Amino acid sequence: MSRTFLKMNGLGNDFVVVQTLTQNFEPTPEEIRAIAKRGDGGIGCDQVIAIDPPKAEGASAYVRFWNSDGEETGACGNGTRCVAWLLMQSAGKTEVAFDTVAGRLSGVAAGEKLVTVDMGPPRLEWSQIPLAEAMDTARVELQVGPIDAPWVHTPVCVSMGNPHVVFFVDAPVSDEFATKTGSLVEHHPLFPEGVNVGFAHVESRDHIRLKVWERGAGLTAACGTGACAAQVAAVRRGLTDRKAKVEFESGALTIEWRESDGHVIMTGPVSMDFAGKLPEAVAA
Ligand SMILES: N[C@@H](CCC[C@H](N)C(=O)O)C(=O)O
Repeated sequence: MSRTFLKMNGLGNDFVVVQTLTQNFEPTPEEIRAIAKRGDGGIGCDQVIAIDPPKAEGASAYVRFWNSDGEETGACGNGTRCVAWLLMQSAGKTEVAFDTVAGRLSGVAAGEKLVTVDMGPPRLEWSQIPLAEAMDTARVELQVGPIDAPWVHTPVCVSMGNPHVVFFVDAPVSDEFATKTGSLVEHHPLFPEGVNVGFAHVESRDHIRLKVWERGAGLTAACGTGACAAQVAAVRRGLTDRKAKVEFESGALTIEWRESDGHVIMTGPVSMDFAGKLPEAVAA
């Protein structure tokens, strides 16, 4: 039996979304890689998302995320907005809650194909990132490049249900720089589970420019949890106010690290690209 998917994206960070209410989907890492491959029979995406039936009361679904390298991950911010939009559309509602391995998330409609999601509180302890050793996560002892003239240094670490390291840079970085530096840091021994690597340039107290080298997916057009992590990191360093625009070359998200409950609130667009059938090789 052939199975269906939806192709969606948030600011160009793109997803193959499989709704598993009526179809089984327990992919191996190899199958995820085949689906995510761009060209050569693959559909092509940064992440694969499965929307499963709920496991707990109060939730509309249980959601799983995989990177294009085949590994499962705990969180995906742009994907969370897409899932929230889909669930709201199918239920004819303007708010929704669903569970992930990293906890409960919720979303509300904020306009035409615009969604606000509550990404929960950031985790800031070194063991929660996780780091390999105890360290102040607001000033991590890490530098990349020559010892006497590092390219980047002393980042902030934040977990949004997935690990992020955020370097503050004097000017927006190029794709080449993000690729070279990000790929070195992604598998640094300080990060036993790998890490998503953000390069944040603070334009003003309410505006950050960001590029993210994603763990397991490489340089993507945008990273929602990366934007949340960059804003939390900037507030921790006293560089921005609680609410800021976090801008990628493909567009912007509004991120607020809410003072009242410490949750991170993200607002941004959702795009539906097309629907299709999974190739037989991965649909068996
Ligand atoms: N693109 C995502 C993040 C996807 C997961 C990440 N690469 C990881 O391994 O943690 C987003 O929008 O947050």
